[in-house]
Amino acid sequence: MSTASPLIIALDYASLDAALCMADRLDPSRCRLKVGKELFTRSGPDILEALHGRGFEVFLDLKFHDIPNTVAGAVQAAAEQGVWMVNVHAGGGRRMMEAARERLDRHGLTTHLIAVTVLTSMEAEDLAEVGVSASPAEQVERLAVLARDSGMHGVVCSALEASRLTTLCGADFLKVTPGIRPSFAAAGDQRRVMTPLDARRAGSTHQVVGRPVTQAEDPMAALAAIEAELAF
Ligand SMILES: O=C(O)c1cc(=O)[nH]c(=O)n1[C@@H]1O[C@H](COP(=O)(O)O)[C@@H](O)[C@H]1O
Repeated sequence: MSTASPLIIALDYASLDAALCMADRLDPSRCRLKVGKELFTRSGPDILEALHGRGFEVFLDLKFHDIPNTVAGAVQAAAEQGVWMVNVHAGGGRRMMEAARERLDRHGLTTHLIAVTVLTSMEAEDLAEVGVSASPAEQVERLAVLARDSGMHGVVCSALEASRLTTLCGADFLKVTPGIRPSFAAAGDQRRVMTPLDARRAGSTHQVVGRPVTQAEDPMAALAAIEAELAF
């Protein structure tokens, strides 16, 4: 089932059963789901099959980062399992991203391929520690332009950077933004955060929300509260 909703709920769970328990409380006409490293490492492709069987479109968030041939193969494997979106790290560079896109095109696979820029948990000091003297905003811009030029359909970035990226890379370039914190939620370990409404106004095309929904007593009520915030 395809949905017009910009919301992608992060299923960050340690078991297939726990993830499906949450999926069964959500509605595939009102959100997509994201499967990340912890869940996929534990459950393998079974989780994708189970979520597809329930009608959800899935973003497989494994943030591939390796030599070009290896990443191209991994992206092909993800796409052949029918995922709606898959990601790589833009820091893997132009040749890695081009190889991944070329592999999808060669096999007629239409999965959205996006690149992670600077993680939303990182601030300037974190970048400095790994030898990047640019500010998070400058580094995101640099990696987003590289991602666009390397054939990516979009990037993962903070909503704080979305408006600048719309100017630089165009409105059609996907801006998938984690670090979304509705008015009722705590920031937790996220650093570069925004509310759903501000994120949409800034040009975010898709919003990744995890704990504010999955740890809510009533996840559908939390989802509805976010939809209500977005409606203003
Ligand atoms: O690629 C991602 O999805 C991602 C990139 C990023 O920069 N920051 C980030 O938080 N994420 C993911 O987005 C989700 C955010 O979850 P919450 O912080 O619980 O809303 C997690 O699954 C993260 O792995």
